[in-house]
Amino acid sequence: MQFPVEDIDADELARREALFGPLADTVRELIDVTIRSEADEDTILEAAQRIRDVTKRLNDRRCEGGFGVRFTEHGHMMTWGNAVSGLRNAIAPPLVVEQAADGGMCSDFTLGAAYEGPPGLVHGGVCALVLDQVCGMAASTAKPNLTGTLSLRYRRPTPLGPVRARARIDRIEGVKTFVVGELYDADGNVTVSAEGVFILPAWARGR
Ligand SMILES: CCCCCCCCCCCCCCCC(=O)SCCNC(=O)CCNC(=O)[C@H](O)C(C)(C)COP(=O)(O)OP(=O)(O)OC[C@H]1O[C@@H](n2cnc3c(N)ncnc32)[C@H](O)[C@@H]1OP(=O)(O)O
Repeated sequence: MQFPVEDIDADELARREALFGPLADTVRELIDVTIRSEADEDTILEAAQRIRDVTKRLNDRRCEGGFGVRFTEHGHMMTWGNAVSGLRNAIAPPLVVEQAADGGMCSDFTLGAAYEGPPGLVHGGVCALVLDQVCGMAASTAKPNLTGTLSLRYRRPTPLGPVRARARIDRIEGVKTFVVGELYDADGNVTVSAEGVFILPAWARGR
């Protein structure tokens, strides 16, 4: 795994955030309206052509592969392609994950039509995606870990709309960090609970 360092200062970082964040927000709105639009056929055909045109322009210059995990020289981590929290990833809800008072991680976010499984409910795989990220971030506060095992119990359906995710370290045993996490619906009910084992990989030990 490579972690490139970019030679940019805080002003340039802020400029890039202000440039790419709104682009991803706009595409996120586009995804939502692509699912929900009831516009007439001509409007849909014209929209598809315009989107193809602008996609072609954006494709003129791009990086190879994924965005990766990059750092600034001052140690700021840019996980901008991340599927859950990536600033530049329109598929990401995106989650802003913060440290909670109990030392764990917490995030409040909204899951709309793009995350639907059963009618009106969040897809079970999306619940797993979100919990993997938040549990992984809780596990990685001291050192970076990869998910070894993530076990989920779907206790009740998670309605689309406002959702909260929480996670905290339960215990650490050598290279293994055991984490527990939950998703909550808008009424504060636990909908999914998670137990994860996160591991500092052999290749990263001692680095
Ligand atoms: C350094 C990374 C940088 C990351 C960048 C930073 C980004 C910061 C964002 C953070 C937020 C991300 C949150 C998203 C998190 C993901 O999505 S990670 C992606 C999904 N996970 C993967 O792809 C992992 C794939 N698996 C592997 O790479 C390897 O199997 C593992 C899990 C690293 C373990 O391999 P290993 O290091 O060779 O493990 P090994 O030395 O054999 O075993 C060590 C111990 O772990 C146990 N163990 C091994 N495998 C497992 C397992 N699957 N389950 C349970 N226990 C296991 C062993 O039994 C052993 O236990 P003890 O004998 O010590 O009691």
